[in-house]
Amino acid sequence: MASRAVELKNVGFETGGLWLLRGVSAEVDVGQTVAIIGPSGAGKSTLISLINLMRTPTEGEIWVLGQEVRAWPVRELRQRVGMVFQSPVIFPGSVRDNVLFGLELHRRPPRDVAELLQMVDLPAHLADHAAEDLSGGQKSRVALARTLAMEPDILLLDEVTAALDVHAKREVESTLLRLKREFGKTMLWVTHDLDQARRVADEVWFVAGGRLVERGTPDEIFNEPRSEALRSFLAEGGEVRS
Ligand SMILES: Nc1ncnc2c1ncn2[C@@H]1O[C@H](COP(=O)(O)OP(=O)(O)OP(=O)(O)O)[C@@H](O)[C@H]1O
Repeated sequence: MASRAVELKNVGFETGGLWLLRGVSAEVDVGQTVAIIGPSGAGKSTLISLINLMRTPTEGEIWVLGQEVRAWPVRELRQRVGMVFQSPVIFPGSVRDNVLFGLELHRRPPRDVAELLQMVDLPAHLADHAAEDLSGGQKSRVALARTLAMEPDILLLDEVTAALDVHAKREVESTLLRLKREFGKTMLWVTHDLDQARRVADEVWFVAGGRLVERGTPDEIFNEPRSEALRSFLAEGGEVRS
């Protein structure tokens, strides 16, 4: 397998005459966790949505597992690159139905639900419960299990713990870190929670105004910010707008 999971080469995205991202170049190694931080409206979600072609880059190239995104058959790309959102998408039906939904959609054989639930630290007996009755943290895990059922190499995580209380947040976080440790998943993890970014990331990207302004280890980003933009973002506790 390529040692680079993702490589962005001068990537830009324009819509309605507006450049939401411009000149983004960076790479993510296989098994690495990158936390993406930055003001609201900076372009963080836009950036990760380009990696599985939810949006198509206007300029530049994005290489995923050794192949440019537009050269991948989209279905296959989305199997290799899973995405999980802040509000878990839960369908009416059992936890089992919800976990197996992606496999059915892709006409792939069902997998052992108990095993998938175990991967996200949920007890097997929940398989027959109505998914809509679960707690927020449990729903997040069900959505994650649905994504993991596709055996993605790369996970795009968009504010996955933002809607959770402190306890559930830490639990989902530790589940994700275990997936990284045990299965070597590569993660691009958008978060507004700077402490979380410190805890989970091998590398942190600071995005502001549609640019990748700085990248570095958590220590470099949080203790030795180089740009004025990052310094003021950190001084405001990560709450400023782009
Ligand atoms: N289809 C679109 N057309 C025009 N503007 C858009 C479109 N999609 C997003 N935007 C704008 O692009 C900017 C970047 O959005 P994006 O969601 O990527 O930011 P973000 O950094 O993830 O923000 P947040 O942290 O608030 O989720 C925002 O100002 C948003 O309003």
